[in-house]
Amino acid sequence: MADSAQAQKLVYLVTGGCGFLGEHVVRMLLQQEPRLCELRIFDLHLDPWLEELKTGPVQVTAIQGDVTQAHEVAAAVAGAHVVIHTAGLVDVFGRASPETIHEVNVQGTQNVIEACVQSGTRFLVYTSSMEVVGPNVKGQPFYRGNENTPYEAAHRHPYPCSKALAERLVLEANGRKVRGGLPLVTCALRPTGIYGEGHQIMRDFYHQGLRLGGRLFRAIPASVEHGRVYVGNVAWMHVLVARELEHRAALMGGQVYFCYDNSPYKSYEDFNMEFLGPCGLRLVGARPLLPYWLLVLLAALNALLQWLLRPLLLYAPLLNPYTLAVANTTFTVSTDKAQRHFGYEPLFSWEESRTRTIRWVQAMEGSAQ
Ligand SMILES: NC(=O)c1ccc[n+]([C@@H]2O[C@H](COP(=O)([O-])OP(=O)(O)OC[C@H]3O[C@@H](n4cnc5c(N)ncnc54)[C@H](O)[C@@H]3O)[C@@H](O)[C@H]2O)c1
Ligand SMILES: CC(C)CCC[C@@H](C)[C@H]1CC[C@H]2[C@@H]3[C@H](O)C=C4C[C@@H](O)CC[C@]4(C)[C@H]3CC[C@]12C
Repeated sequence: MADSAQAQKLVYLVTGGCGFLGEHVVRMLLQQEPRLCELRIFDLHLDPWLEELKTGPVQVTAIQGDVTQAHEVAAAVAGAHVVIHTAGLVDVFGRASPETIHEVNVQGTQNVIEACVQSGTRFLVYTSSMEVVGPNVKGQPFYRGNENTPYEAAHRHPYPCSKALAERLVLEANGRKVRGGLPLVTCALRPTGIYGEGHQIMRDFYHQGLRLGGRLFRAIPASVEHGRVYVGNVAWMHVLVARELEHRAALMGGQVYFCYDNSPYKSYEDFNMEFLGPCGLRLVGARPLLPYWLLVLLAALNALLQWLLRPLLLYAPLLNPYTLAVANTTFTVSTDKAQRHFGYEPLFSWEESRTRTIRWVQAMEGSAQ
């Protein structure tokens, strides 16, 4: 792929390239991959910012398409050297049906794999999730674990189930012969909770805080650690993996890597306050204001209301039994596998990640500052 005749001639495809993570991967590739000659961005919805990318030296091709449509995926993959598959339905709030989540996340991934095999594309990077491992339905803590830490990965919710199935498909496809006879090389990246510019849930918490007069109310004990990773570092990891898969196929093929950086270990809410605090919000309470049993009851009530109201309207609040369980169970990673296997070091320090995220929150309309 990288011999001198082909230098500067790589074609990359990013599925979900208009999403929160996808946009950062796209921009990172344009900045950090000098061998790129064409970048294809495949997404259900194309965003206007793509236009500004079309004036640079790399050919940027925007493709409006659906990963559940095998023929659309095949057309987008044809002739690509590397596919970074980030497209997915990220829904833990009950907005989409379990069938739709499965179709997009599992069938969509199968379509990407088949398209690679049929078109002779040899390198496939899949954006998996920490949710493939946990937190599990038993709420067992995963405390600073790594890729080899034993943990009972038992899921019921459609989103983690779909990510686990899709990840398995990707890993099992490693070594399959693609058109031309060479083996497919795949690997999966498992981000923990991603934060940074463009993070919708951070936006939601910010606006909720503004509505509540600049306050948020603690719901989860400060002692519950939740793994977070900066979007720029997750994007950088994707770019590095895509680049190194060719050179280290025997080592990296079929492997999984947690995405990590130097973001501090904190509870979900305390971590959010690292950005929302400097933007004028305050987290009220050193301990949760409501007892846990009441939160469980409210979450169950929300689930019931969602079910009752479904024929009339979509009721999908942040709090439900699943999100409560995820937020209330320690899940953090501590690993150096990506450093050992492909030389990953975070591109952005914690201070830089924090500053960039704060600037983004501050730039939002209606800043409390
Ligand atoms: N956000 C997180 O904290 C997080 C953590 C771990 C893993 N992930 C994974 O990272 C990936 C990206 O997540 P995100 O947070 O950027 O979500 P996102 O919703 O912002 O981006 C997903 C993108 O996929 C596109 N997409 C959805 N259905 C599609 C379809 N049928 N065909 C084509 N494109 C489709 C969407 O339009 C969107 O642009 C997902 O695979 C997700 O599972 C996210
Ligand atoms: C109890 C409530 C007040 C707090 C609700 C917060 C809740 C919406 C948050 C907490 C943890 C978040 C998840 C976590 O960061 C990791 C992921 C993995 C990723 O693949 C998809 C998103 C997801 C599930 C986050 C969703 C929002 C959660 C549950």
